[in-house]
Amino acid sequence: MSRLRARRMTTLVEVKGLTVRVGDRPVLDNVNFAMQPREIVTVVGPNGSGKSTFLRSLIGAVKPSSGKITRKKGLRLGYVPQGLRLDPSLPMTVDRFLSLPSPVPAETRAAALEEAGAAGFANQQIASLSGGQLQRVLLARALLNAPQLLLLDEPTTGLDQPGQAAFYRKIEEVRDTLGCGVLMVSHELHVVMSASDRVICLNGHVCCEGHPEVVAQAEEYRALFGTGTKGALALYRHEHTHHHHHEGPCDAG
Ligand SMILES: Nc1ncnc2c1ncn2[C@@H]1O[C@H](COP(=O)(O)OP(=O)(O)OP(=O)(O)O)[C@@H](O)[C@H]1O
Repeated sequence: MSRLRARRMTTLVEVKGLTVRVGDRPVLDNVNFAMQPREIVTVVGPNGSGKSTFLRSLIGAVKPSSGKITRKKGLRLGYVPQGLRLDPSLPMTVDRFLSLPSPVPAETRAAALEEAGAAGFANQQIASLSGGQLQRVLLARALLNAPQLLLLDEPTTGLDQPGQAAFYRKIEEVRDTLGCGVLMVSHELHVVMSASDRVICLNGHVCCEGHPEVVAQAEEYRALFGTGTKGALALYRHEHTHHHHHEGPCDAG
């Protein structure tokens, strides 16, 4: 078997020429992408640049207007949506939450909580959890079916920097243990960079992508350290000086 063929068979998901229109407006325009097992890929981009739409396309919740998404046969997906809000007045333990909408065996729930670093929260009320604890529980929920591809949409929103760093370390651990691919959206590039194998900058189309170490050579990347969100914005800017109406190929990067 050729090496090329072997690689194709292991690819988790392949996206070719993905275009998603809302009305007449292309939210995603001719996006090409592929993910291999065990890769950690981070998607960055300004607000409204199509990051959530991209993840939702991959799980099949958004239909492509054109282009093709090919998932590995039988691919198991885990998905943590952006800003999931749970009714705080609803009494529900973490353990119960993991069994909705369909029952999940107790050992599977316990293993997922353990994996996500949330083993101690099983009997706590969902409403009583801190932001960081809730994110761990949402991660546990996404791990229930032992996913081969884990998709996380801004999983550390609202966490402080140590909380974010701890969460990303946990994600790396999960990747190492489960051997899954991880695709996440983040604004916290300075924290995520070290955990990512590849960074993709999206603004309707793919502006640039590459190994974080390569990106790290850029002056713009060095500006990220210790500069918080301003640094992340600096990275966007170095590639976003070109015109953005999503038409034609992007020649930056
Ligand atoms: N179902 C929809 N109906 C109308 N507009 C939509 C829909 N889904 C996405 N959009 C629009 O598509 C654009 C991209 O949205 P998306 O949520 O994918 O961006 P994003 O990069 O994830 O943004 P953010 O960083 O703010 O989370 C936005 O302008 C949004 O309003």
